[in-house]
Amino acid sequence: MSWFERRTWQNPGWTLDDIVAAKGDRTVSVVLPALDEEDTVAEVVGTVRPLLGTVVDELVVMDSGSTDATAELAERAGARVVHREDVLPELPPVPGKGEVLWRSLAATTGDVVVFLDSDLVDPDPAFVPTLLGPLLCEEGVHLVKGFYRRPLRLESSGGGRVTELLARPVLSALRPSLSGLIQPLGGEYAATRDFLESVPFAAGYGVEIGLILDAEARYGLEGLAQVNLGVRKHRNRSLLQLGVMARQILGTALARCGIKSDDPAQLTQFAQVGDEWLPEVAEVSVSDRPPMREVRGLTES
Ligand SMILES: O=c1ccn([C@@H]2O[C@H](COP(=O)(O)OP(=O)(O)O)[C@@H](O)[C@H]2O)c(=O)[nH]1
Ligand SMILES: O=C(O)[C@@H](COP(=O)(O)O)O[C@H]1O[C@H](CO)[C@@H](O)[C@H](O)[C@H]1O
Repeated sequence: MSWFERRTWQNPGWTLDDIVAAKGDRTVSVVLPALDEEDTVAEVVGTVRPLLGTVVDELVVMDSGSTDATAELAERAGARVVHREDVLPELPPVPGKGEVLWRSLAATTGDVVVFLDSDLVDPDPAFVPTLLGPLLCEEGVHLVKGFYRRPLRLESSGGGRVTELLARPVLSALRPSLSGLIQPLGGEYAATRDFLESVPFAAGYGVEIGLILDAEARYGLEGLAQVNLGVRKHRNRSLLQLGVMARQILGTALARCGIKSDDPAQLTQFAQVGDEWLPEVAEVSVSDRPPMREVRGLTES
C-alpha cells in the first residue's frame, strides 16, 4: 500500500466525540493569521468558537499589522487577538504570513496547533476536527494538510494557481516524494508543537512549502497525512501578487533543498503605462525565522 493510500482520508468520518476521546489530556490551539481581513475573519472565528472547551482549548487571531477592523471584529467574534509586536517584543516583527504563524507558537500553548486562513469564505466548521483526526487518532503523524476543491472567483474550480503552476512542478523536480500531496500550499493544516518548534519558519508565503519539506526531512513521508475538507473558497489575489508569492515559495523550496539563491530576491514585473510596458522591481524577502525552540532558550535564559 502506498503512502497516498495509507495517509489520505478521502471520506474522513471522525465525530466530535471521536476527537475528544482520542485527544485525552492533549491540548489544541487554533491560530488564524490575519492581515486586513475585516470582511471574513469573524465568520471564520465563528466556525471554531463552538468547539472551545471540548475539541479546542484556545482560539487566537494573530494580527499581522492590520489597518482595518480585523482585530476588533475578531475579538467580538470570540477570539483572543494577539498583535505580532506584542509577542516576543524584543524581536521587531518582519512582514509576512510565516512571521505571524511563527510568533503564534510563542503566544499559544497547545500540544497540537491548527492553522486556518482568515480570508475563507463559507468555511466549514468540520475543518478543525477533520484536520485533527490523523494527528490524534493515528500513530506517527506530525503534519496534516487539508485538501479540497478550490473555486476561483465565479468558477467552481481553478483555484490554487501557485500550487498548480509552481509548487507541484518544483516538488516534482526537487522532492518528487512529496508529489502525493494534493494541496501542498493549503493554508489549513495541523501539526504537533514538537515539530513546529523544532524547524525554521519562512517569514513570508514560503512558510507552507518550508514546513512540508522539513516535515518529510525530519519524519519521512509517514509523518505527513492529508484529509479531504470538501470545498475551500477564499479571497483570490491578483496574478502579480501571486508572482511575488511564488518567488518567496521558490526561494524557500530552493533553500530547503540546499540550493542557494538571493535573499532578498529581485523580482521584475511589468505594468502598462499608456502605450508602454514599464518594469517594476520588487525586493522579495525569502528569509527564515529560526526554530522557536532556539529562540525560547535564548529569551528565557
Ligand atoms: O503578511 C501577511 C500575509 C497574509 N496573511 C494572512 O495569511 C492568510 C493567507 O494569506 P493570503 O490570503 O494573502 O494568501 P492566499 O490564500 O491568497 O494564497 C490570510 O489569512 C492572510 O490574512 C498574514 O497574516 N500576513
Ligand atoms: O495555493 C495557491 O496556489 C495559493 C493561491 O490560491 P488561489 O489561486 O488564489 O486560489 O494559495 C495558497 O498559497 C499560500 C502560500 O503557500 C498559502 O499561504 C495560502 O494559505 C494558500 O491559500
